[in-house]
Amino acid sequence: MIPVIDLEPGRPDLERKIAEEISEACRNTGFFVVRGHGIASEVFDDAYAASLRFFALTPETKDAFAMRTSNARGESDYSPYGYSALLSENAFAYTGKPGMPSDYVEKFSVGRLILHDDEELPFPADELGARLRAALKRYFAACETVAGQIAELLALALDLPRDFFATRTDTSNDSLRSHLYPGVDPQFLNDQGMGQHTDGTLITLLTQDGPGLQLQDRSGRWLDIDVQERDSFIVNIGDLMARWSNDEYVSTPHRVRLADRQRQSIVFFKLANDDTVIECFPKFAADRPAKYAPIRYEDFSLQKMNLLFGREEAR
Ligand SMILES: O=C(O)CCC(=O)C(=O)O
Ligand SMILES: [Fe+2]
Repeated sequence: MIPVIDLEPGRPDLERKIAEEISEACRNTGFFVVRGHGIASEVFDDAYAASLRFFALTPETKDAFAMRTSNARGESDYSPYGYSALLSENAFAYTGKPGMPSDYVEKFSVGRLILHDDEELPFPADELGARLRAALKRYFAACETVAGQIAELLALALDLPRDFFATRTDTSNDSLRSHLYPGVDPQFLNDQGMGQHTDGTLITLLTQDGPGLQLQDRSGRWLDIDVQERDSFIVNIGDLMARWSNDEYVSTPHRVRLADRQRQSIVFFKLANDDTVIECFPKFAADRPAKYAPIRYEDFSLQKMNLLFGREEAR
């Protein structure tokens, strides 16, 4: 079981205790469940329902909104927008393992530009498209809020200024991806939905409408993450936080297994500003040497993104 943490809104007296619980989870499993986040259930309902309506369109219709990466910030801007078909991405490649099977998942992605209604983004120009855009905008904004709360609690636990992460992530190219894993006939079951990987994020916020997500514990065993409520956030630490914490916080490998029933999940990736320097937190550098040299976030992320989108050979 991964720890369940209630954010207990309106109880500032519990803040330090909650921060410690989160920090403890980051050291142990790298995964925890967040409840009491204050996000209305309609935000989840709308995003799941609108995504499902989009995924039910014909392949030709969906391909008209094929995923592209924004180039708002030039060549290194990899934030994906739009639709990715089954088998078009490969989570193994993201971690530098070529030659592995691709992911059996459909995705619809948006980034920070979703917050601006006048941006031209790949959505259908009809009522369905407008609903999807509005729903993902609200969901994105909600995730920014919750990620901000968690980051602030982590700053407390790490003896950093409260706004440490806020000031280093306020223009980050965060990404939201709505997933549909088809149900598959068990007779033909190739059960890989998404290959094993770690996330390149600060933190990741995931919700799911059914089981499928698994994490790998330190002994190498795969454990089901059995969270029933679609509006509980499953939060995990990514590689960025692991590096920042000198590997005191773990970026835990995870994957998705397919089942005979279709599954939806929505995943929010919280990143850092391009010019943020990732340098071991003083708290974790006191009694042992820093394992990693300081690095700008932009340089840190570029290599992973090149692998994911196949723009460069795995190194
Ligand atoms: O869809 C899921 O449940 C897992 C997604 C995931 O791990 C990812 O996109 O990084
Ligand atoms: Fe992941």
